[in-house]
Amino acid sequence: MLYPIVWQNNSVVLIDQTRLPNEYAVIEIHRCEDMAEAISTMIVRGAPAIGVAAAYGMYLGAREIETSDRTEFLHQLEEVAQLLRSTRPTAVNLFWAIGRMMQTAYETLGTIAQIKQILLETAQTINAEDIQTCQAIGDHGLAALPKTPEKLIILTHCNAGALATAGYGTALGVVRSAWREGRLTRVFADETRPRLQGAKLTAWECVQEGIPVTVITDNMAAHCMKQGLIDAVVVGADRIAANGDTANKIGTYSLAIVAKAHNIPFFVAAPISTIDFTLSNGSQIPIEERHPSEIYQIGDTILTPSGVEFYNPAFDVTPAELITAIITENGAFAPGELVKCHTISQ
Ligand SMILES: CSC[C@@H](O)[C@@H](O)C(=O)COP(=O)(O)O
Repeated sequence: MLYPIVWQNNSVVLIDQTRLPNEYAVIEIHRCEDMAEAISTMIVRGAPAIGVAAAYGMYLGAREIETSDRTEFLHQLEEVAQLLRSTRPTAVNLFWAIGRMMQTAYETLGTIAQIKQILLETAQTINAEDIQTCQAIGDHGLAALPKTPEKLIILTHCNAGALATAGYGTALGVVRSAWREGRLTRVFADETRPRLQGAKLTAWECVQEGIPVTVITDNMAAHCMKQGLIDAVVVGADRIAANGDTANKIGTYSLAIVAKAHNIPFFVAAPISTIDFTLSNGSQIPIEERHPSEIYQIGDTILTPSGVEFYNPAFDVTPAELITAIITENGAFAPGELVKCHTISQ
């Protein structure tokens, strides 16, 4: 299996996702500042993956704190947390993982050395749990998919695969489970402008696993649905509000609208850590705006004339009513019934 984040020789080894698919390169991260940089520049990306990365970032920051005074240690650790929180605003897994690490530090009694050790173990636990969570999401998703036709064509957007998690993936976890059980014909991958995570990363992951994949540009989805080429849409999520409104990669909302227009089921696959029960609806989700060069430049080529303005929101919010079900590690839930996800295992 593909593991994009590995703890090895006292550092974090990340697959550099900015170089795929042309080059498979790994990068060693030793300091929390470098982890913050890796998250903001999207060397590591995808909601669960940046949560895991931030957890390790917390440990990397903690191990550099030199004081033996507990209050001072916690104060400096809060500064590390602030640095990591400032990297990307939308994916709540980042804040969830940092919060869990801070809570661990506050709750651990003992020497500073012992707290540091527990922080490393907690980051490793978050890493390992995410892989198991994704496998459960994949299997629950398989059960939630339409029963007919027997073999499905699934359309996905962006990359919610192993690369975007600690391994296996969320939306691509469902795809992986469906492929394993002989329920998948192929994946259609939206290229996902502006950063092309679908064309570059989802396509690469599918090729690695021998899963047949067809890349389309984002504006081809409605046409493909009208032609009867798509049986279900499965996407990931960066933050889900309590009412089921879901923030995911820009373009997800329009995909949900065209899926509804063609009566095609639209699934969101995400761990419970992506649900933000503090927000009642999606209008409260902070949407990251990224640099315009992601729109006007590909490699060294400038695409647009000078003198134009740009707007580059990285995410949009799909209203709950467009979502057939939200697939979590505890089962698939109607968006209006998310509150049951902690208690029910289906
Ligand atoms: C399992 S990843 C789910 C989402 O994080 C994914 O669909 C997505 O939108 C990723 O955005 P990115 O900007 O590439 O980090």
